[in-house]
Amino acid sequence: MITTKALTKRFGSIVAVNSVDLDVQDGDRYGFLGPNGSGKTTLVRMLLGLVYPTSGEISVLGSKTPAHVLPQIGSMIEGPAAYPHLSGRRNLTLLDRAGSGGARRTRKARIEEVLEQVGLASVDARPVKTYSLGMRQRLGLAAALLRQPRLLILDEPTNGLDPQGIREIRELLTALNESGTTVFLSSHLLSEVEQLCTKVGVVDHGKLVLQEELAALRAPTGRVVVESPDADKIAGMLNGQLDDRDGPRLFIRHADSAELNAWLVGSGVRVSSITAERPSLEQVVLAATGPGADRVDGTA
Ligand SMILES: Nc1ncnc2c1ncn2[C@@H]1O[C@H](COP(=O)(O)OP(=O)(O)OP(=O)(O)O)[C@@H](O)[C@H]1O
Repeated sequence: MITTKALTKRFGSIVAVNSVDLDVQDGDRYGFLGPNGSGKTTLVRMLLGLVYPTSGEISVLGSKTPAHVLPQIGSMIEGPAAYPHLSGRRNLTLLDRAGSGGARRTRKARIEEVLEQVGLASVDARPVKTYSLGMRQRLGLAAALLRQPRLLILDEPTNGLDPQGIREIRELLTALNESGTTVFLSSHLLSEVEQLCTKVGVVDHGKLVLQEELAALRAPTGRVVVESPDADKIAGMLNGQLDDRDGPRLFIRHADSAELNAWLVGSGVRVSSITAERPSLEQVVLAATGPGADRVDGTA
């Protein structure tokens, strides 16, 4: 779907994107994660043919020239553009007219459908200049969906939305993805990427420092976390398997939490909770980027 090879963009002495090899496969929900200023917008602009690379290669939907496949891509980049004095519907009508491939006969129905999808169905005729930032984001997303694209490229799509709005967009993007649309989005929010994406690329100072399926990144560590009022007793029962302890929480080396649970309960100790330990995306990102990566925002 999207591959880049050694993709680089310099602005004078600044290397905004530094030799990035992106690999986005058909059906992915790919989260491109990095702190502000790490080069996300510049990369998205290059994918859409809005900025020329300094060096390196891009292939989007099988084409080396993004402009050739733009009709199959829905996109939204920072601060979606709209005519401020016109209504959202009017803006979408103009956009639809400007593009190729949209049948006039079905235009009205398609516009109502995308407004519905993004939660703007009941919006009245007021001009876009009176919209909140969240409404503008939704309108930008509606515009991206107009041509039922195979690929969505979105730069910080939940910027300005409240938690409810973020959840709605997450559900919408998941539903679109499940019906066949590949989604590539940039974000500085770990929680957003963790909850939405199937694959993660982490960018730091223009460099891609990590690219992996989320399930693989969050694979079990091989430890089971047991919380018990009988932690002392359990610690005494274990034969060298206790890896760490934090009060009533025990970190036990064991491959199967269900089996361990059965053994503990069978041995007459009480278990308040038991889970296979998995690293959080935050831990994985911090390990990949080292100190200073706290600039990636861990909160929603
Ligand atoms: N047109 C430009 N001219 C000069 N420098 C630029 C230009 N565009 C971006 N940069 C610089 O390139 C670097 C990457 O910027 P970019 O906007 O791509 O990052 P970002 O990760 O999208 O950040 P944000 O989330 O804040 O938009 C920054 O240092 C920025 O100042």
